[in-house]
Amino acid sequence: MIKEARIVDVEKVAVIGSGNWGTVIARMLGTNVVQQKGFDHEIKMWVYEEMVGERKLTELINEKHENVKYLPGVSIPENVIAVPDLLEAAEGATILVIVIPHQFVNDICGKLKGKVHPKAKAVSLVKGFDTTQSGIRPISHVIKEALKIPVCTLSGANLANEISEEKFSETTIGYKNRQEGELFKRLFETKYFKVGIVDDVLGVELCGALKNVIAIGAGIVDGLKLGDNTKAAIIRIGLLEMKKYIKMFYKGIKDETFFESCGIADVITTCYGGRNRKAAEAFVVTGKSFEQLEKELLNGQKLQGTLTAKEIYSVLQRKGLEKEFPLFTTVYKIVSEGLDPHKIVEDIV
Ligand SMILES: NC(=O)C1=CN([C@@H]2O[C@H](COP(=O)(O)OP(=O)(O)OC[C@H]3O[C@@H](n4cnc5c(N)ncnc54)[C@H](O)[C@@H]3O)[C@@H](O)[C@H]2O)C=CC1
Ligand SMILES: O=C(CO)COP(=O)(O)O
Repeated sequence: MIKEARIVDVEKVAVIGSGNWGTVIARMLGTNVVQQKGFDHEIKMWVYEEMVGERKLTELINEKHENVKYLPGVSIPENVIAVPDLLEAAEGATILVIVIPHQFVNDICGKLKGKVHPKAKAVSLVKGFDTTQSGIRPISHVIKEALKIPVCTLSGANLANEISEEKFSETTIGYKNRQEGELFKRLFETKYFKVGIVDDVLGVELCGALKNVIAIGAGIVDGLKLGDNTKAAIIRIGLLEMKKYIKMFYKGIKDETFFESCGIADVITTCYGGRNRKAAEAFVVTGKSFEQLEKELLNGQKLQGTLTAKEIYSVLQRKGLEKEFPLFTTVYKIVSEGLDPHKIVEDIV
């Protein structure tokens, strides 16, 4: 059991991940570590290396100070250094900001196992679950168990592109140790990115994972052109299922967490402006598979909601709870079993 906050005099930050959100976060932190006391000014950002045309993505980022693939047109401060080697990126870091698609977390944590700084602590920005043979686990548990370090979570109504334009938004950090929550608030907060902190690591994270399933439902409704009242119904029913699921399977979740940015606000923003919504709308309109649409619409970015819908459904099915979660069940069946999209309404009323 880790009790003491692992605060050190000068915190060194590594960002593990460099997708759309990862790059926006690295950009914000690159500015903040210079303005705030107590942080090393250099940030290493781990990049899953790939070729962009003839060039390596890391080389392009370090040369142009722009992530030309995942956040084109937005500059990144020069103190953010793109690194293709995971262990090199994490070396010496006392703060690991983990921001990768959920399906890769287990693998990445396995590679970091036993290799992180003794005072390291993590903050997970990942929205999703890890799948194991016996079920699913929260991502913060995966990180904590593999790396043996304390983990906070950050989640909110945070469409990355809007934040890269410095449009105002809120977010929520879940902490177990308040000092760590406050440290992360100092690290992340800017004039346009307001951080609320709550003593609820799991509540924050799980809202972020489950809202992606609701957003798929909203996208289906958009694809069917059913209008805003129907979408509002999906949002309302989705919120209730999200709360019911989290409270049913996890202890100590606070009711207030659902009213923070990570709760209701993230459901709303993702149901209107997210990638999951967009892909689900296209799924209904075009009849193409989500795999195909991910390739066509997202240029390497990853959908989290379709996988999460499957992961949640596997739990509901195993426990015979499908009827208690009609929206989650119907979304899964439309996405994965060829159920008629119109059932999104018929099966939940
Ligand atoms: N984009 C957004 O607006 C927001 C995203 N999030 C969450 O942040 C997490 C990360 O998402 P983004 O930064 O948006 O990523 P992304 O979806 O934009 O990009 C995918 C990333 O995965 C990397 N990747 C591909 N194959 C890989 C592999 N085998 N191993 C490791 N990495 C691999 C790619 O290089 C790329 O960096 C997700 O859980 C997402 O739900 C949270 C809030 C906002
Ligand atoms: O989590 C998000 C906004 O808070 C982004 O959602 P999408 O992955 O659907 O774009």
